[in-house]
This record gives sequence, C-alpha cells and structure tokens, in this order.
Amino acid sequence: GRLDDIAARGVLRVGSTGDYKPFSYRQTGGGFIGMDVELAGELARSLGVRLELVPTTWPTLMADLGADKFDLALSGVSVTAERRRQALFSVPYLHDGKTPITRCENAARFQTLAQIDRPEVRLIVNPGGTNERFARARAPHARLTVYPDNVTIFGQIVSGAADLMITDAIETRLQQRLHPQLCAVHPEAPFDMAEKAILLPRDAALKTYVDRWLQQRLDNGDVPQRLDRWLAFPWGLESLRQAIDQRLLLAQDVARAKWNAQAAIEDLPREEQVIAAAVRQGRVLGLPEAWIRTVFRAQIDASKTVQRALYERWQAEGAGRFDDAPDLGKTIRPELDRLTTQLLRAMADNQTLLHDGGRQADVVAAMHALQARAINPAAAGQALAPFLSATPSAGE
Ligand SMILES: O=C(O)C(=O)C[C@]1(C(=O)O)C=C[C@@H](O)C=C1
Repeated sequence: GRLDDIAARGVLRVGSTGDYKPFSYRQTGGGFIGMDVELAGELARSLGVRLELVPTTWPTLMADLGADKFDLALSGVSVTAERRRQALFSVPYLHDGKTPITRCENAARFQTLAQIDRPEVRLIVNPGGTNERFARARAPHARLTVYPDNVTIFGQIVSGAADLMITDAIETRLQQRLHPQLCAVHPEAPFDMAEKAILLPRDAALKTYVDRWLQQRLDNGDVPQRLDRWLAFPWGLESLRQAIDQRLLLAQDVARAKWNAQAAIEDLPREEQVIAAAVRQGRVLGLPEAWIRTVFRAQIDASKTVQRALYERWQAEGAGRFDDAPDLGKTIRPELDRLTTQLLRAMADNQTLLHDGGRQADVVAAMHALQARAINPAAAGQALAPFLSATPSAGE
C-alpha cells in the first residue's frame, strides 16, 4: 500500500497550490509557506520521511492525484461530493463556507445572494475550483469574470474592476487584513457550509494513519492555534522580501558589468546618490531618516559582499569578459532605482509591524527565504539585518 511506498521512498509527496493563504502560499522564487505546508512537514516527520512539496493547481488537482503526482494534497482543499467520487478525504480540520468580499462601502449592497445574483453585479472568480462552481450555481445572473490569478484577484476588487468575489470565509478574513479597502461580508455566517480536509487517494491504510494523526492535533487544540497564527501572519511583507531579494540578485549583474569594464566595485558617489534618493522618497512616505539610512546602507553593503565574492572567484578562475552582462548605467541602475521605490513603499506599508518587537518571529519567518541566500548567505544576512532587530527606528 501507500504507506509502504512512502516509507520505501523515504519521501512524502504533498500536492499544494501555493496560491491560497493562510493554507499554502508560494513565495516568488522561494518556497511554500502556510498552515497546510507546516502541517505537511509535521505529517512527514511523523512518518519518519522527508517532505517533498509538489506544485499543483485547482483545475488539475484531481487529475494530478489520479496520475500519482503526489501521495496526498494539503492546500485548504474543500470536501466536495464530486471530489469524493474519485478520492478519499481525511477527517475535516476546518469548517468554513462561501461568503462575499467587497469594497467596504459596498458591503451593505452584497449581503444576500438575491442582491448579488443580478446582471449589473460584476462578480469575479478564480477558475476551476469550488468558487467558480458556487458562482455559476448560486449567482448565474451576475456578470461573471473568470480571473486566473488567485494572488492578484483581490486587487481587481480594490481597484473597482470587479464588485465582489465569493470565496471561503477564512480567505475573506485574511484578505480584509491585507487590503484595508476590502471587507469580508458576514464571514461568521457564510452562504453554505464546507469542510477543509486532506485529499487522499483511495488507500484505506493511509487514511487511517492520517486521520489518527490529524484527530490528535484537533483534540489537543494544535490545529486551531496554528490557524490563528497563520491568519495573523505578516503576508504583507512579501513585497519587502522581494525587493531585497531582487536587489541582491542584481548585484551579480552589477559585478559582471564592472568586471567587463575592469571597474572598482565600490563607487562612493553612487552610494551617496542611492541613499540621498532613498531619504528623499522615504521622507515623503513618513519614514524616519535614520531608518532609511540604516536599511539602504545595509543593502549596499550586502551588494558589495556579493560582488566581492564574485570578483574573488573570477580572479581565481582567470575569468574573461562576460558577453551577456547588462549595461550598468542604462539597465541595471534604473532597475535598482525602481527597487528603491518598492522597498520604501513596503517599509511604509509595514512600518507598525516592523517596529513591533513582539512580532519578530513572524517577521523573520516571512523574510527569511531569499533566493540570494543560495548565492551568498552572508550577504543575505546583511541585507535582512535591519529588519530583524526589534527597534528599527531606535535613536530617532
Ligand atoms: O551601482 C553600482 O555601481 C553598484 O555597485 C551597486 C551599489 C548599490 O548597492 O547601490 C553597490 C556598491 C557601489 O559602491 C554602489 C552602488
């Protein structure tokens, strides 16, 4: 059976969509995080095997299970009759249901399905899952837009391109925290009842094992506690993490361009420019000048760490010119300037959180995964350091 296969392989393969906070979220260029990802890790540990996350999608979830691409799926999967025809489910670990999320000023207009199921209402939905099924069955008269990106779909409601989405209450709770303009509409009393469970192949022994493992964690309060923690997770730090990561990855291009020009790595006038521009822009956003300086000093130092390590390696290898190096002035520095803006905006958006010493563990977890860590762990540490000390604006 499956359990033997998993033990023999030494690996538990868990399917996850990576697009569904707080259950499963795939960071750009990074790994999977979320409650179900964490649970998957613990399940693997209990089996004494390694976890391998297998990316899947909502439209292909059942086909991927059928094609044996993974041993089970943990991704906030809802129990449905249709899925039950092809697969087993564990005991449920969460009770939920569909409810609207809309701009707060429209919350009163979208309380009931009768209010929503009208041709002038622009309903948006991600394809292939239970949300689309619900929208088509329960609001067939609304003007439906099928929007393929589950991550940016909420921005469509914020911008007014759509009026509302109907999705799992738990997701509306989370997204209203991420987007202050959005309100979950009666998440405590959703339109229907649904359960989240682990999606399993038709293997009775695997189900027995998983159920016993999960039931224990439900009984001792571990799962509800985890859910609270992941609902409060600082998902909004993603843009900050990305800006830092991309800036550090760009240091490799900087180094190649400079190597070709046989230029020195350090360019103090440019450093002054970078910091002065950051201070100018950051002040407008209400950021303390000392914090801006500390953060950008760290980014520049980290960039030099990457560049110096590369120079040393190329010197040792006697490397020649790089044909594919982008132009420093025309291409790379404008890109660095764009990242300056992104980084400052993210600092401003998350200022309270980043100043909150009590949330350091979450901040560390949200920021830790950098692609640049694989290139130069010391540089990644340098770049993140200003965000991982509890009082970023100390001395202001
Ligand atoms: O733009 C460059 O020349 C870089 O090397 C990048 C950078 C930076 O991180 O902004 C790093 C080191 C230099 O001293 C100046 C700037």
